Amino acid sequence: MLHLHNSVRVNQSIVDPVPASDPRAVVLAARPEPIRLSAGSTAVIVVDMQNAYASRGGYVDEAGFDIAPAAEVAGRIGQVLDAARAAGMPIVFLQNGWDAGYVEAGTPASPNWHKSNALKTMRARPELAGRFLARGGWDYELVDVLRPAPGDIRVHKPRYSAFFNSQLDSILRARGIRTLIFAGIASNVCVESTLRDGFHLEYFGVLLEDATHHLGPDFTREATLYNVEKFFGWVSTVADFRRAVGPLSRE
Ligand SMILES: NC(=O)N/C=C\C(=O)O
Repeated sequence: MLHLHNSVRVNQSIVDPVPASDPRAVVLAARPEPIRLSAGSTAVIVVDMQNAYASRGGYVDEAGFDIAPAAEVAGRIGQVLDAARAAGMPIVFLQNGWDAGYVEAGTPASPNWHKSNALKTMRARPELAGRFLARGGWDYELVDVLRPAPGDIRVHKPRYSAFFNSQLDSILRARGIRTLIFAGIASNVCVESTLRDGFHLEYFGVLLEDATHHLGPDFTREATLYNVEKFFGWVSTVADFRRAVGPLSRE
C-alpha cells in the first residue's frame, strides 16, 4: 500500500471538515481515519497544564495520583505548541479551578463539592485548606515550561468540561474554529469531558495521545482512547501532528 510522508495511506477515506482547496489545509494521520484540518480553522487546546496536575506538591500528587509522566508530557506539548505557533494556529490554555474563597466550587448542594478530589483532599487534611486550584495560588498556575506566548488565550473553567460556564465556545466561534487539537491532563477527565462536549457543539476533536496523561489505572487511558476513536473524535500523535502542520510554517 502507498504511504504519504505523513503516514496517511492514500486509499484511506479522509474526513473533510475543510475543503482540500483551502491553501492552509493539511491531512493529519489519525485513527480511525485521517482528518483534513486548516490552520485557519483549527485551535490547539491545552487542558489544565497547571501545577495542580503536573507538579510535585500539587493537588493530584498530594491526592495520591501518579504524576511521574507529566514532565515528559509537558515537553511533548511544548513541541505541539511550537509547531502550532509556526503554522499560525490559535492556542488556548485552559485553567481549572475556582475563586480563592471557593464560591465557584459549589456547596454541598453541588455534585462538584462531593466529587472533586481537590476539595475532598483539603477537607480530609485541613492543613491543606485553601491550597488547591484557587485562582491566584501556585497550584492554579500553569507549569513553568508551558508559559503562554503573546497572543495565546487563557480560559478559566470551574468544572471538568471547559464548555460549561466559560467563554470557550464564543472565543472559538468568533475565530471560525471548527477543529480542536487536544493535549493536557487528564485524558480521562477534563480532556475527555471537553472533547465530548465539543462534539455535541459540532467541533471536530482530535486527541494527541502522547501529549496527555490520565488520572487512575491504565484502563482509564485505554477507555478514553477507545471512546474518542469510536464515538467522539480522532486520535493522533505529536509526531504526526508536527509532520502534518510542518509545511504550514510561516517562518
Ligand atoms: N484536569 C482534569 O482532568 N482534572 C481532573 C480532576 C480534578 O480536577 O479533580
